[in-house]
Order: sequence, then C-alpha cells, then structure tokens
Amino acid sequence: MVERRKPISVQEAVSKVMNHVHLMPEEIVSIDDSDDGVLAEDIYADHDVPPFNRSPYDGFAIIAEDTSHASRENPVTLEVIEEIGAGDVAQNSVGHGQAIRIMTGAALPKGANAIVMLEIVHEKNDGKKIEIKRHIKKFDNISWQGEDTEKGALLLEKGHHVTPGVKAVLATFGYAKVKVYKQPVIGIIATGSELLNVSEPLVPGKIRNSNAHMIISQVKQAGGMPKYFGQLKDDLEQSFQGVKKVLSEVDALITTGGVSVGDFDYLPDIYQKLGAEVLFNKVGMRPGSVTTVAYLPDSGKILFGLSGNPSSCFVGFELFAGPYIKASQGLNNKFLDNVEATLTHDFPKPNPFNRFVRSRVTFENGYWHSQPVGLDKSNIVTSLIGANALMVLPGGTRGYQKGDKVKALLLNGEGSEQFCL
Ligand SMILES: Nc1nc2c(c(=O)[nH]1)N[C@H]1C(S)=C(S)[C@@H](COP(=O)(O)OP(=O)(O)OC[C@H]3O[C@@H](n4cnc5c(N)ncnc54)[C@H](O)[C@@H]3O)O[C@H]1N2
Ligand code: MOO
Ligand SMILES: [Mg+2]
Repeated sequence: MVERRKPISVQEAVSKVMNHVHLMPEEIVSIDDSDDGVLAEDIYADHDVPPFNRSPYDGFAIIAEDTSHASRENPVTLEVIEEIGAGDVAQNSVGHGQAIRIMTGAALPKGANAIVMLEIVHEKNDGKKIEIKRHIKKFDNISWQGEDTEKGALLLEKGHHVTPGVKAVLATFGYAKVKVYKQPVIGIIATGSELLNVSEPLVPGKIRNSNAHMIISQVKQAGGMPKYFGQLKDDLEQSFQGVKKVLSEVDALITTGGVSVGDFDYLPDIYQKLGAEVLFNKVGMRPGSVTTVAYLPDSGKILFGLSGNPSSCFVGFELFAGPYIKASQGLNNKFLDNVEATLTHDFPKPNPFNRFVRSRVTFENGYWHSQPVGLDKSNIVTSLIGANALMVLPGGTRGYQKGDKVKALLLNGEGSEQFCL
C-alpha cells in the first residue's frame, strides 16, 4: 500500500525548519575575507566622521567677513600665506586679509570660516595674492566634523550582511579584522540511476543531472559553502552508506530526488535507517509538494530532501534550505522579500495548493508587475532561466486574470526578517 502523506502548510513547514537552525560559531577574519559574510558583532562609530572640519573643494580657506564688501567693481585682495594638501595640517592660522591655499580633504585651518573654490578667485603675483569679486558667506563649503556620523552611533547590527558599502564603513573605523559567522558547509548529493554527469553524452532513458549544479549556485548565493559529493544510484544500501559517510563532513546535507512514494525513492528509508526525525514530507504547495526535511537529534544536523523535479527542487531550496543556511550564518534578513504586484497575463489554472509560479517581476512607474515565465510544471527546467521571483497564488483559489493583485517573493532582493505569504 502506498503511504498516504498528510500535507502541512508552507508557513508551518518554514517554522519547523527555523526551529532547528544550528547557529554557526563566530570567527575573526581579515576585512577582505569578510565579503558576503554576516557580522557577528555590532559596529559603533568610535570617532566622528569626518574626524575634523575639512575642505570639500580645492580652493582657499578665508575669513568670510573679509569679503563682505567685495564686488566685481571692488574686489578684495587677500595674501596667500601657506599651501596645504589633504593629510597636512596648516602651520599658520588665517588672519584678516589672509588666505591659505587648501586642497580637498585637508583640515580647515584655524581662523578660517569658509572655503572659496579655485575657479572663483583670480590669482595674482605668482599666486602670492588672490582677488575675490563676490561676498562669500560664513561657513560656506565646509565639510563639518561628524556630519557623516557622530561618535557613539550604532551603525550596523550583528546579523547584517557584509556588502561593499559595509566594508567601507568597517575600514573607516579601523576593522582590519572583523568578527563574522562561519559559513556552513552544505553537502550536496544527487540521487537517481537515470542521471548522467554534465559532460556525458545522452543515452536512451537517461538525463543529465541539472539539479546538483543549480543547488551549488543556490547554496553559494545563500552564503553557504557547497560541497558536492556526486551522484548516487537508486540502491538503498549504497545510498544509505553514501549519505551516512558524508554527514561527518558537513553542517547540513541537501539531496535531490528519491523523496516521493516511488519504488526507488529511497530517502524515506534512509532517514529511518539514520534514526533521523522527519519534520515533514508533504507540504501544501506546488511545485515542491514532496519536499522533505529531516533532523538528526544526535548531531543537530538537518537533511533537506529536495524533489528530483528541477522546478520543485528550485522552489524547495528557496523556501526552506536558503532561509536555513542564512539563519545558520546569523543573517537577520533570511527570508525572501515579499512585494505586491500586478499580474501582466492571465493565469487560468486553479490552485488547490499554494502555487509558487516562476515569474519575472519588473518595477515600473512605482508599481511591481509580475509575468509568469515558461511552463508551470514541476519537471520544467527552462522556466528557471528568466525567473527572478516566485509569484504566490494561494491555495483554494481559482485562476487569476491579468490586472489582479498578487504577492511575489523576490529571488534577488535584500531579504526580509519575517516570512510572510
Ligand atoms: N504516485 C505519486 N507519484 C508522484 C508523486 C506523488 O505524490 N504520488 N509526487 C510527484 C511529485 S509532486 C514530484 S515533484 C515527484 C518527486 O519525485 P522525487 O523527488 O521522488 O524525485 P525522483 O523520483 O528521483 O525524480 C523525479 C524527476 O526528476 C528527475 N530528476 C531527478 N534528479 C534529477 C537531477 N539531479 N537533475 C535533473 N532531473 C532530475 C527524474 O529523472 C524524474 O523525472 O514525484 C511525483 N510522483
Ligand atoms: O513536488 Mo511536485 O512539484 O508538487 O510536482
Ligand atoms: Mg520519485
């Protein structure tokens, strides 16, 4: 008798996975090894930025009041007493009738209260004097100490992703080394006697293994370190030994294929032989309804049994494995962003379960638009080319029409702290 599985909701399945997240330990890495990592410490400003008042232009530091009567007919002449570049500090202070030639980024000399740009002055006497033909306002063109950020400000919270901009901030505050979470090592195994390696020619009955390569990329995008262990044939004992052997080398394991109720779908038996607790093996969603997640109580390691069908495998990863990997690396924004979009085409299929339609969303004139891409079947691979979102059509709904409002989960967004459908 075939096993009858009871589906649980997507939300419930997500919470079960999240309840089993194993947070990775922290490590200290050099700033340039922190790219795409996740901060394991809050970052505070330990000094003002900029740390001193400075010139935002190449020009002259002056006392603004000296120009109060300056005009085209009646220019004021100032004596240039020194020149400083960025990194220098003026030896002199600016007195009335004086100016210091100053370059962008140099500290504002004492006495000066405005900067006048090079283009505005007329230089005389080999640059020893300058003429100004207009009134310069007090505090014109000064980049003030602390205008970027003030000492003591909380700039980044633990759990923030390290981006190029974050690295600029880390460097500003002297973080030659940064505390981040270790990347989880995610094992990947493809199962199925029909699978050929990507380099092998097609032979009758066989197909090339596309899922493993897709998952390697998805793991990288989620911040994990993929470790690919190759393909296993549909043989229970060999597959069991194969899975068992790699478990000690990974923080979590993803398999593809063999999770449904077929005669050669051995993952359920493998979980049993391993003593794993199955968190769920049927989810009320399409594609990916057979996505299975199991947990090893002894080691705390989680096993993602993604479906063999390429689109089901993709969706199962994005909804469950991706957020798990991000959460285990301490990332706050672990879930896919959710936006409201207008459907650009009819989608007449009814939705007995929540449907996650591979779609392309665009942002035009202030609104999101969502267009389904390719054939909406689990075994389709080419629909994954153009998909940048999963459009969510709730279970129990009839078809949708062009112009209807739908939700879409962004595949390349910044992520969200909450999972919401
Ligand atoms: N009687 C039932 N049959 C099926 C059910 C069901 O509920 N009752 N569920 C269907 C659904 S839904 C899906 S999805 C698939 C899931 O199958 P499995 O996860 O067990 O995966 P396999 O049987 O191993 O393979 C399914 C399909 O995918 C191809 N495949 C497998 N691995 C790869 C790979 N690495 N790269 C590319 N393609 C792969 C495989 O050749 C099969 O065509 O089960 C339905 N059946
Ligand atoms: O996992 Mo299946 O995708 O529901 O077609
Ligand atoms: Mg199967």
